[in-house]
Amino acid sequence: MIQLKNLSKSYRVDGKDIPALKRIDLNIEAGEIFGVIGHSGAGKSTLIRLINLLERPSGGTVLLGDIDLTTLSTAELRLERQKIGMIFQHFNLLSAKTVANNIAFPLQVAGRLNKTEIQQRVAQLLELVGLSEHADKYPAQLSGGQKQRVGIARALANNPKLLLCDEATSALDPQTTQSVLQLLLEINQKLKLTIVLITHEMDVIRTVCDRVAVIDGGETVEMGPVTQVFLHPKHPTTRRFVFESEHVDENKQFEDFAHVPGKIVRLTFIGESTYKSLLGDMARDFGIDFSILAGRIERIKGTACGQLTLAFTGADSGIAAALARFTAEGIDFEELRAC
Ligand SMILES: Nc1ncnc2c1ncn2[C@@H]1O[C@H](COP(=O)(O)OP(=O)(O)OP(=O)(O)O)[C@@H](O)[C@H]1O
Repeated sequence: MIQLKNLSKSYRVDGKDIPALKRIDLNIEAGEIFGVIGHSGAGKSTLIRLINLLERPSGGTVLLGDIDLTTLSTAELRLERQKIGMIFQHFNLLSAKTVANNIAFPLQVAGRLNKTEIQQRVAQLLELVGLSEHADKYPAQLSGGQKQRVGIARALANNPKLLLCDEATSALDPQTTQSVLQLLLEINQKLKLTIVLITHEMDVIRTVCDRVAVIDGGETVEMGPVTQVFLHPKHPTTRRFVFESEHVDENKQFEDFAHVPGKIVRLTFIGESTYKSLLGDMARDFGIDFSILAGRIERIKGTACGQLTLAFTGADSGIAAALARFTAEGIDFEELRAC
């Protein structure tokens, strides 16, 4: 649905070109929720604003379907932009308009519907985001979560194919964040809407995204399915995001394990295997022992996942046979220390 090819953006500051994004290549599939995560200044906002050309790229192309947005005239771009909705961290609602009129606004600008049709569409959208009772209130009378729901309804008014979310939950408390994320999941499934979101919070990615790109210093440093990136982070920036979200200090953990004897292995379970009772059987069958050093079970976009760090003791041949059984059962393992 969206292809960013060799995309770059520099800002001119004090007569010098300062690069904000370098050689970004991304393909976003129709119907998926794609997350972009990065620390402050990594280039996330620049990236999302390049997708609807709120910022003009310094180089490269932005394809929406097979249309290269960078080649369009202002009028053509205005039409293509109607296929793209956007929501913002600070909601950007019109404070002098009611909820209903905020949502009606993009419909009036598009000029395709008459007054009655607009009223019907607004009522539909209010119901979708659960705000039917708040139609006549003003933004100042709403909570942050309700304001973001208005933002979502407004963004969906013209039936876009794509919704861009610029740190859409960063100003919300954790509970409200979850309810807004659930709404995004619901509209992604109900309306088959493609969603691109940027965030600095791993939890947001873990709750709703199918795939994620990690950006650092204006470059993509890691990209893939969320389960893959989350359970096997490779780049130091990704590792930092994952371990911070788990409240784990990776280096400190290794210091803690220093006095533990045995081969240290981290097992990763995804889906059904998370709940299998393999360890006890394996210890009995191969005459080995294990102690659990660290572990977690969680859900990544509805899929159960687990990781266990174990220290195995016993005969080398028994441990090797146990590891072979993990492979046969489709369970990933990573040897963290040989013995
Ligand atoms: N309009 C601008 N003029 C000059 N430099 C800019 C402009 N916008 C962004 N930058 C610079 O580009 C880089 C990327 O900024 P961007 O806002 O895209 O990062 P970000 O990852 O969204 O950060 P944050 O999470 O803090 O919003 C930063 O170094 C920033 O200072």
